[in-house]
This record gives sequence, C-alpha cells and structure tokens, in this order.
Amino acid sequence: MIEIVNVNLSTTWILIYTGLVIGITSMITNWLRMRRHFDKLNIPGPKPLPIIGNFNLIIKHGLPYNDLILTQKYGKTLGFFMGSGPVVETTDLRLIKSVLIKDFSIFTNRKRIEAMMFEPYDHFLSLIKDEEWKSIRAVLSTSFTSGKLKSMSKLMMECSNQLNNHLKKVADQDGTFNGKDYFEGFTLDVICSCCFGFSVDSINDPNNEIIKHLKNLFLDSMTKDPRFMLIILFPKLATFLRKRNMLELFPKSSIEYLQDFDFYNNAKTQRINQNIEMIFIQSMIEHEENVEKNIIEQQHLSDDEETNWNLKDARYFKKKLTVAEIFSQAAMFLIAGMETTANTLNLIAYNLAKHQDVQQKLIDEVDQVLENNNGEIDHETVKKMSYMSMVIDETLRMFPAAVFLERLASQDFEFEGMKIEKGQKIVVPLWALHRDPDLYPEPDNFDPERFSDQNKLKRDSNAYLPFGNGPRNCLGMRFALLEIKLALTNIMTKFRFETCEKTPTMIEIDSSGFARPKIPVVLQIKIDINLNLSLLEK
Ligand code: HEM
Repeated sequence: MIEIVNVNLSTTWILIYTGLVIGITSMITNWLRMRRHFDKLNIPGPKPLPIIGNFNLIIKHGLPYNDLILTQKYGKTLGFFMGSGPVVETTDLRLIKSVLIKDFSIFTNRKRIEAMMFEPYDHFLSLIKDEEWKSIRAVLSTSFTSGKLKSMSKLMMECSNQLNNHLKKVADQDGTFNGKDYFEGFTLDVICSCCFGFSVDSINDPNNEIIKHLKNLFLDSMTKDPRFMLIILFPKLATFLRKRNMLELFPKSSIEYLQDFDFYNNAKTQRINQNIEMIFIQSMIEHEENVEKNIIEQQHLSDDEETNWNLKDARYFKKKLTVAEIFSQAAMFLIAGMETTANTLNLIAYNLAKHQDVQQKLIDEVDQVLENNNGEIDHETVKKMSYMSMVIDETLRMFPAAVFLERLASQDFEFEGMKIEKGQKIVVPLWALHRDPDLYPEPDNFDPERFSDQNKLKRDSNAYLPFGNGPRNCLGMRFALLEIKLALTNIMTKFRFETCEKTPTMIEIDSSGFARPKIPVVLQIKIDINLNLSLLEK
C-alpha cells in the first residue's frame, strides 16, 4: 500500500483500489457468513459459492429438478442460497403442516421482491402482507362463492364452445396442433369475460392490443432472462436500477396501455347496461356499495366455500379498496389464472394422448354422465365426473402448475432441533414433494388411480398441494377446476387426443417457476369416430 502511495497514483486510482479492497473484503466476509449460516442453524445443504450462492446448481439442473436432487441428497429439510439469500426448503409433511396451517400466524406472508413491483400494480394479493392481505383476501373471497361460480359456468361454456370451434378447424385440416396457443387463448378469454366482462377471441386474434400487452407482463425462465438473474443475484442493485428507470422488466407502453384501458369502469358500465355477472368486478362494486352503506356484516360465505376461517371476521370487510389495489388484483387474476390453467389443460391433453386407455375411460364417463343429464354440460354435471377429477389430480401431481410454495417467517421458530430465523424464506418444492417415491411409488408414471377415494385416504393431506394449503392457498382453485372440467368435458364429447411424431417423449419444464414445457407439446387432435350420436345433436 505504502509503495502504491509512493508512486504517486492519482486520487482516482486510490479510490478505485480502496473500492476494490472493500468490495473483495466484504464479498469474502459475506461468503464465509453464508458458509456458516445453515451449519449454525443445524440445517444440512450444499456449500454456497461467493456471490451466486447455489444458483449454479439451478443453472445446471433446472429449478424443479434441482429441488429433487437436493432433497434426495440432503433429506427432507435443507438450506441453500439463491444469490446471497438463504432459503429453507422442505418436503417434511409435519413441517409443511406447521408452516401452512398450524403456525400460519408466524408464516402469513411471502417474500416481496421489491425490484419486481411496479405502480400501480404493487398490491398483488400474493405479495401484500398481514392486515392489508387479510382485508383484500376477505373481499376477494366473495368472488368465488358457489352462486357466483354457477353463473360463471355459462360464460366459461361460451369460451369453451369457441375453443371447440377452433379445435374442429384444426381437426378438419391435418390435426397437428400446439396445445399451448389454444389453451392459453381459452383461459385468457375466460378471465376476460368472467372477471372483466369483455369478450375477446384470443385464439383468432392473437395480435389484439390488450392480449399483446397482457402477455408482456409474463417473465421468461429465470435461467434464461438476464434481468431475472440480476433480481435474484443482486436484489438491492436491481431495485436501485428499477427505481431510477434503468432496468425495465415490463414495457412501459404495456403498463400505460393497461392503466388507460380502465377495465374497471368499462366493466362497471357494462354490468349496469347488460346485467352481466362478473365475479371480480361485481365483488368490487358490491363491496364498495356495502362499505358506503356500512353493511359490513359477515359476507355470504358458507363453511364449505370458505377455507379462510380466520378471514370471516367482519372487521376485514370494512376496508374500501383503493384504485391501485383494485388494479393490482385485476392484473393478479390475469397473471395467476391464465398460464397456470392453460398449462394444466395442455398437460392433461398430453397425458391423455399418451395413455389411450385412460382417455377411453374418461370419454366413457363423460358420455355416461351427459346421457343421464340430457347432454347438458354445466357446473352440476361436471361434479359427477369422478374419473375426470382423478385425471386432473394426477396431472397436477406430475406437473404442479406453480412448482413451489413460499412463506416468510415473521419470528424465530424451532422445528425438531432446526432453527428457522425471523425473516427466513421457507419453500415447499412441489415438484420434489409430488415425486417422493414413498408417497407416490414410480412417481414418473401417469396413474390416475392414485387419486381414487380409497388411495387418497391413505395419504396425508399435505402430500398433494398443487393449490397450496391453509388460509393463503390458491384463491382461484374452485374457479380453475370448474373451468378445466367444463372445457375437458366439452372437448371429450367430440375429439380425442393422439400423439404424433412431433410429440415429446417426455416433458421437461423450464425454470420459470411454472410448469412450462421446455419444448412445444405438439399433439394430434381427431374427431372421435365413436362419437355418441345423441350427444352430437347438442
Ligand atoms: C390450475 C390452475 C391453478 C393452479 C395450479 C394454481 C396454483 C396456485 C398456488 C400453488 C398458489 C400458492 C398457494 C400457497 O402458497 O399456498 C396460488 C395462489 C394464488 N392463486 Fe392460483 N392457481 C391456479 C389458478 C388460479 C386462478 C384461475 C386464479 C384467479 C382467477 C388464481 C389466483 C390465485 C391468487 C390470487 C393467489 C394468491 C393467494 C394469496 O396470496 O392469498 N389461481 N395458486
């Protein structure tokens, strides 16, 4: 150092050297702290590298596969680093129950990634905390009552008929089709018409302005998109850059377009004009009116509809939502509801194409139930299709649409000698949980029988969590399942799926955090030659 000063370096060089020394020292100190972190807490796991932690493993294996490998190597509960952020990952059913249900008051929230938030959409239900979350969740829960879902099923069927028309055109040509485009179009149409009251035909019109801008809100795989990597590895730097408009995650033009679109007021007018049922907007309007009239007694939720027992408290209904909060929930519905449901339908089609015996059994059930119900496809008839539920459940086991659950510890917590510190992120890797051979022998095999009533009873209820569990489970679960069942029933009355030479032999998913197949799931769709003629009349 003395030598450096002696050679008379300029102030700039001194500053650069000093900065470097401070930077390297803090990096080494931080790395040593990371290496000791989980040993101190008695949690096993891989040793982290400087700066990137264990992110190299995710790049090497892919997000869900890495979870599986780590669980096999270190056991059911382990710790690793995403960049410099520690993560505890568990497939231990007792710890899962404790985090999601028993000790929910400690694990109420998820980690909010500041760099990903953008106004006015920074109040997503999935990311808001504590009291704000409770109030908004309570209000939104009124969107998904049986009564509202029943009226939604008509709109869902209209979108499903539209989907069938498109599938018919494909079948009339050579039958080869990439399910993703069709099912995403369908689920987007459903959300737009059920939640916001405007109809689009996204399959026919993929360049529709609103669709184009909505799709810009979806991020790519975390190992492919350098912006995503920046957020994970250097969250503070990413937040700093975003706040100064130096890092663009979502095109400004799309955010402005959606803001200007003002679907809330558009939908409000439509509802008044045409008396259309729209679950999301309607709940918001009803809530606004109730708060204004001071009608805040417990809403019309019966026990079977409302899993959020602790949200029934009337005080949570007192809050009037701000415009930013309403906007955020609308965007949240689109983001949470479109791709998850579309991927599930796509992967159900794949499983059916690969397992013709299962598909035939499903078609037989659909024919049978519809024959007994005058061919009517509605929310009541689909409830009677128990084999269909087994097919959906098994597909969601193999390919859970969201590949992990996440909670944040709000205080120190101890579990069987392991210490979970306040501020610690806990993850339940669904891919690894649903492929645990002790719970699901030969986990890579598609076998709907795993979900027969008898077999379900043999398993712990936390062994199968495609929609999460506890008060913060998926808000749209009943909506999504109804939508999937109506569409699948409608498809099975006319078509069957088959594989073709472009069909992947197995499905690999990317690291986006969703069950997004890495390569397109190309299938054949054929008009069923054994069609039940009485149903064809419908
Ligand atoms: C097959 C379809 C779907 C799957 C597999 C799925 C899965 C999930 C999962 C795993 C979670 C996290 C649960 C937890 O942490 O315990 C979640 C949360 C959520 N989902 Fe879904 N979802 C689906 C469809 C939908 C739809 C259609 C909507 C809305 C219309 C929706 C809205 C939400 C919301 C708002 C949350 C956050 C809940 C909160 O933090 O309170 N989801 N979903």
